[in-house]
Amino acid sequence: MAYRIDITDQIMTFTIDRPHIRNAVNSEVMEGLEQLALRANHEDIRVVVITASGDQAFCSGGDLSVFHELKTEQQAWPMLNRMGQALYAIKTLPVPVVALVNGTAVGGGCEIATACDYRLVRKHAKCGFIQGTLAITSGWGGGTYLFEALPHDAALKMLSDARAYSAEELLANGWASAIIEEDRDVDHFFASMKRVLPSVHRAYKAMALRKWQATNLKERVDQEIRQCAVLWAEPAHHMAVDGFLNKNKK
Ligand SMILES: CC[C@@H](C(=O)O)C(=O)SCCNC(=O)CCNC(=O)[C@H](O)C(C)(C)COP(=O)(O)OP(=O)(O)OC[C@H]1O[C@@H](n2cnc3c(N)ncnc32)[C@H](O)[C@@H]1OP(=O)(O)O
Repeated sequence: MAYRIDITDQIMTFTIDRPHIRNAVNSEVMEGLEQLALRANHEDIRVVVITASGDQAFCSGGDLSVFHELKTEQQAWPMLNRMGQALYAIKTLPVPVVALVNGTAVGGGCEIATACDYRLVRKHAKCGFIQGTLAITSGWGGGTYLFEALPHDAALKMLSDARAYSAEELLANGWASAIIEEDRDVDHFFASMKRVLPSVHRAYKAMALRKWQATNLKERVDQEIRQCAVLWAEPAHHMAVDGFLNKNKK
């Protein structure tokens, strides 16, 4: 199984479990995220946590060994759109969603974390929207969510830099909600919030949902997905992915 869903003390935790490939997203992980969104909408939970196995990577984005088979805009769009819809469903859950970023998060991995309400980042983790180095943009809605989460200049800079930032940089630009050095730092982050009733947390999340509805968040995500599919079909993208996949074959 490429993922796990566990519930403890009304906390629903989703764990990507492909550490050998740096927790890259394949269609099974996508199915898991769809399941997560469905269950979290209907079950009696207080919070959702998204994390991954091991301490090397949170997620290295789409599994390029699989998705590199998609060559045209028409082939790429269904994959991008499926994941984009799953992440939108997670972003708009009625409860707070936390990314526990246990290691590197790049490309689509950074998009998953950006779709969450909070990002708790392990001190050693490096995270970035490196899609520019593959001659594409973010394509799962994460770029749109970044402009919601960060001041305009910080969001545009992070997307345009196309490099992995250190945890200190991520705290400084506002992407990281907190840096986690030891497990008790997670408890510390939630200590005050735990004293507040789940109904109050849901009510605050509903305020955010009303804002996103009023500002056509869904439509903007759909446009991001379309734009990425167009760039995906360009030779520059396919050459860059060839370069990554063949890096050890020289
Ligand atoms: C598809 C949607 C799009 C989006 O909308 O955003 C994307 O997500 S595009 C994908 C963007 N991601 C990448 O380009 C990341 C590629 N990976 C890396 O840069 C590095 O692997 C890493 C994440 C920085 C980790 O580096 P390191 O710890 O040195 O590990 P390795 O590089 O040796 O990786 C181990 C192993 O895993 C394979 N791998 C890693 N990431 C992917 C991936 N995204 N897809 C497929 N395979 C991946 C890597 O090739 C190694 O394999 P082996 O050499 O066979 O051991």
